[in-house]
Amino acid sequence: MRRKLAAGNWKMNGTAASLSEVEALIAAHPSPGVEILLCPPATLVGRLAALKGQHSLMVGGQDCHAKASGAHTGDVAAAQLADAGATHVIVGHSERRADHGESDEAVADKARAAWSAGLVAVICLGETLAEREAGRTLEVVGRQLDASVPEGATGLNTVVAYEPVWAIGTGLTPTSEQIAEVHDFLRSRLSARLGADAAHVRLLYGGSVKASNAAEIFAIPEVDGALVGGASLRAADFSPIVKALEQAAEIELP
Ligand SMILES: O=C[C@H](O)COP(=O)(O)O
Repeated sequence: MRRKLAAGNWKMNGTAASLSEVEALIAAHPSPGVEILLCPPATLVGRLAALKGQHSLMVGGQDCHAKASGAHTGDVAAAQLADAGATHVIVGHSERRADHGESDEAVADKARAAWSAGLVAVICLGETLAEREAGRTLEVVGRQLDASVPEGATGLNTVVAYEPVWAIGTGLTPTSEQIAEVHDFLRSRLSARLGADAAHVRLLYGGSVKASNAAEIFAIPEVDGALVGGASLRAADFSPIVKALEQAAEIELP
């Protein structure tokens, strides 16, 4: 069975003062029934890792360079994130694909770099509104999956996050049927490529997940959790999402 994962992406938000939200989250979930991952800005990775101590909460970066080290001003290497206490790194988020022109191939290189440093790569993909309205959603996410997820992906080194670009930070979400269609498609496509390993790769949904819609989204069979942006910044918003995922996990238990 795939363990459920509640992941938070703080994006370019948060300072040391925000660590009180992590303390509150830990206090609300001393022994969580699902995995919790927080991806703060790189400036806070080390401090968050130190703060969490022995708690099961995991810490991740939001991006890494494809190279292990070198003259790349402003970038961060996967090994540096690992050194700071990260276990995961998001790669291929649509904001990086748009803001930094990252191609599927560049994302795959970053995923390989993450693996080399011992990190789990959280590989993001998703269609734009224009692509959905043109009926190209499955074509687009299929291409992104094939080209962004390298050979060698397993449930231990890779998480895939389906994030429709038009749902990110907009308050809009696809219908449950639309999410199910894409997740079922991604699972089949992964199986065709990876064989048995595909069954262990977790598929997260991301895009305007909040307390009010989390339970409905987590009831979709191939949804193994969420990658949450805005609602992960405050414990009061993120904790109910974690609780909804814990309830979904309990329902799935045999
Ligand atoms: O990585 C997170 C996603 O971009 C979702 O962001 P959001 O929950 O603010 O819509």
